[in-house]
Amino acid sequence: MIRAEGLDAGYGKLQVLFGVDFVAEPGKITAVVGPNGSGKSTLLKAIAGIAKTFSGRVYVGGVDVTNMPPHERARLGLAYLQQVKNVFQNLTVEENLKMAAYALDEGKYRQRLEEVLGLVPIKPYLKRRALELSGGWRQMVAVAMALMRDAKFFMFDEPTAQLSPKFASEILAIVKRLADMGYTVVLAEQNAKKALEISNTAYLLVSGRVSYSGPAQALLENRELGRLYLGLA
Ligand SMILES: Nc1ncnc2c1ncn2[C@@H]1O[C@H](COP(=O)(O)OP(=O)(O)OP(=O)(O)O)[C@@H](O)[C@H]1O
Repeated sequence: MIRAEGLDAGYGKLQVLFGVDFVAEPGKITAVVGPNGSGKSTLLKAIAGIAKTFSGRVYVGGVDVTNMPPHERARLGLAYLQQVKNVFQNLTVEENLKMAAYALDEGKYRQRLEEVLGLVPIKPYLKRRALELSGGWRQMVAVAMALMRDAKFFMFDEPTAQLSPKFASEILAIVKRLADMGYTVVLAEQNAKKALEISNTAYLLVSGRVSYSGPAQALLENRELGRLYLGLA
């Protein structure tokens, strides 16, 4: 589970989030939606330790991580996946996966690799350099890397932005599979409809404050909030 309580967060002196209470449960997809600049990425970044927390607390798997640097949060199994800078561009896909699993011995690495390749269809690309891949495939490699290092809490920051509809569906299918496997999944998306359709729970952020939290389906059916903030007819 990921939990934030009374989170005030931002960058430098700029406060972006105001008193955000947030819970993402294992085995579920929790959507974070809202207009441009409402603080969706900042919420994920504050949980990951990349944005600054002014006050409030953040817990990952029951551990208070509020004062932990990002790499220690990652060691607890937290993965923050964004589309830029998500892989080592000059390495092959396989080298990327090896880097992610550096702590495993050869036998365990092979075993984990087979499991991960069963989940993320990147086997044909193992020998290719990451920079030769399209954004969608790189996103898949980033997911595979998180799985290689045994992540259990996945936060996706606009995973389908700039992807073709076909690729977007494939990425969202993997997002769904991770939740079905019992992992905690947070999905921040500009495309609210797509995100809400596959999510269990939803948070609507408006100007850095939670304007709705509850079942994703109910937000999808809320005509007023949908029209005002999500571009839904
Ligand atoms: N690194 C940063 N330094 C300073 N301000 C930032 C930084 N990143 C984001 N901001 C500001 O924080 C506010 C919220 O941005 P954020 O990226 O969290 O919104 P968002 O809801 O994810 O929007 P979008 O859908 O456009 O990505 C914006 O006003 C933005 O300009």
